Amino acid sequence: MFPARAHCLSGTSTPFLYPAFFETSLVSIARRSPVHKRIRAQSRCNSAITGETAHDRAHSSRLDPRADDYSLTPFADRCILTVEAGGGGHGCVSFLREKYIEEGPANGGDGGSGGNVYIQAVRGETSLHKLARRRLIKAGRGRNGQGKVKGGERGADVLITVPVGTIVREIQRYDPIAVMEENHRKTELYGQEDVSEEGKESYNKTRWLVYPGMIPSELNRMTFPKLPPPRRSHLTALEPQAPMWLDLDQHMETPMLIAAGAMGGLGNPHFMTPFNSRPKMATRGDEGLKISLQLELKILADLGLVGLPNAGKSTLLRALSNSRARVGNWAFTTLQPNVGTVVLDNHKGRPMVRSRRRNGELRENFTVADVPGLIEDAHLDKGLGLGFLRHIERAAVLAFVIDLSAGDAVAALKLLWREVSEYETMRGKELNAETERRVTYKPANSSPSPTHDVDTVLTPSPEPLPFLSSTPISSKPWFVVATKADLPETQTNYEALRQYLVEVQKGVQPHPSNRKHAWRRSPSAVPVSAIKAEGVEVIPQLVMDLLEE
Ligand SMILES: Nc1nc2c(ncn2[C@@H]2O[C@H](COP(=O)(O)OP(=O)(O)OP(=O)(O)O)[C@@H](O)[C@H]2O)c(=O)[nH]1
Ligand SMILES: [Mg+2]
Repeated sequence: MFPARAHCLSGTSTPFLYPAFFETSLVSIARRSPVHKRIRAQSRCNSAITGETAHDRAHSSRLDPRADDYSLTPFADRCILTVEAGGGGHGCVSFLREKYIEEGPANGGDGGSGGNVYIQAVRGETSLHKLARRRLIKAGRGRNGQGKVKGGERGADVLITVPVGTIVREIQRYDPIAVMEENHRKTELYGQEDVSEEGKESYNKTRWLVYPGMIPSELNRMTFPKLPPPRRSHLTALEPQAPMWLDLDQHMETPMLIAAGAMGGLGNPHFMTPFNSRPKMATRGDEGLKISLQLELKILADLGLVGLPNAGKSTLLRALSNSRARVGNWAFTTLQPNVGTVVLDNHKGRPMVRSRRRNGELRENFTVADVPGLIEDAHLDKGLGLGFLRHIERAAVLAFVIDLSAGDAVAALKLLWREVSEYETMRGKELNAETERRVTYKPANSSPSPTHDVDTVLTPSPEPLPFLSSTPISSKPWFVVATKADLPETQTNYEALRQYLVEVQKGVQPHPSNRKHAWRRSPSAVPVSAIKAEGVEVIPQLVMDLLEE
């Protein structure tokens, strides 16, 4: 993947990063070309900004990589999606044509039913970015019926795969069959509106399909039978109840149906009567059900790394997992969350750490989310803002990453907790407002009552629903990763931090969040040097223990 490019104008703080392979491929081209000279100048400029020297470049490693040695994985934890079940194929108007049979009977086939939309939560997926890009997911339309009583083929089904821990909420729905049922019911109650003066039912263009060679005068004279009642696929019974609210918190072996395809139209043999053996009409296929959904990841990762900018969170993620998160000696190197997976297996036939999930499954790995750094007043949307505090809220266990070489570690921990705690207060207020709103929230229902008006169209960009509520951050288990312990004079700072945590545990000191029911059972501090991968090996066991709390 290409690193982000930004032009390096004198005085700008954004580094210009050149793709490494681009540089090497240019070696074979004329080295003295003006283009090449410009590239070298830009590369020098880049190194000057990042403070990188030729020596650094020669000695870069996986944990202390060059500024341009990283991979950016696209990520989204929320998306709005419209799913559309496939429409039905049209019925066919056709007649038997054979030698010596002048006017053969009707033999048009029925239209095929539309494709279904399924959803499945699978392990291994960590982000919703692929769905966020698609916006509309549509199942295939059924094929039209054909002559010789050939039914149309079914439309293709679609399967939406989402990460385990996704919540699916319905924002809006348009159910064309509900509209038709409503109209049909009115007709049954008050009689047909479209009946002409002579008592004939008139031609409803949206429902009927007529013989292609028919001239308008013939169409005017034609008598249409009573429209058949709207039909729903038998699969509709498997759809979740509307409005949909699915909590997909387990790996699913089989997909779940969320929108069944519409029924195909009826071929002309259905309209044969003793008086009309050659009906020249068939019905059109039904429109598919449309639903606007909001997908949101409830739990982003098992462990969330919280820290000030440049504390060493991304380096720690690299040391713990195979991640290639971007590392740089400047604030806000990380601009979007990176989720890494820590494999709890040393490939020697025995897991390094034994732990079971709540459902009894043996844990083979756990996920770590490295989010952009927090700064003072982050809860007021300063720095990279609230979006990342939201990610912290979604982790099961928190690791506060504190740079031992950057001044008082206890003060840094208190600052981080203050931001997190302010955010928690703000979320509490937001959730109260949401509860009030939910009482008045009335999404369109798939089975409307006679007095209930059915929405006939979906808004192109519906209002997103409020974020999901989650466990209060201060009640989550946490620990501190005291990093950069390899640097000189960090010993005393670590000792003070350790002492402080012992006092917090004993209740001598208040919890850094100043909240009453905050978690304080066993907050510990792990000294590590992420850059040398020293001390990090104890973290998986610690996380496993805290996950079981
Ligand atoms: N000496 C030493 N340096 C480290 C250690 N961990 C990280 N660093 C350096 O600290 C700098 C910042 O590291 P990052 O991992 O990018 O920090 P970050 O917390 O992800 O920064 P942001 O993404 O900007 O919030 C880099 O130059 C790292 O090489 C460590 O254990 N020891
Ligand atoms: Mg980072």
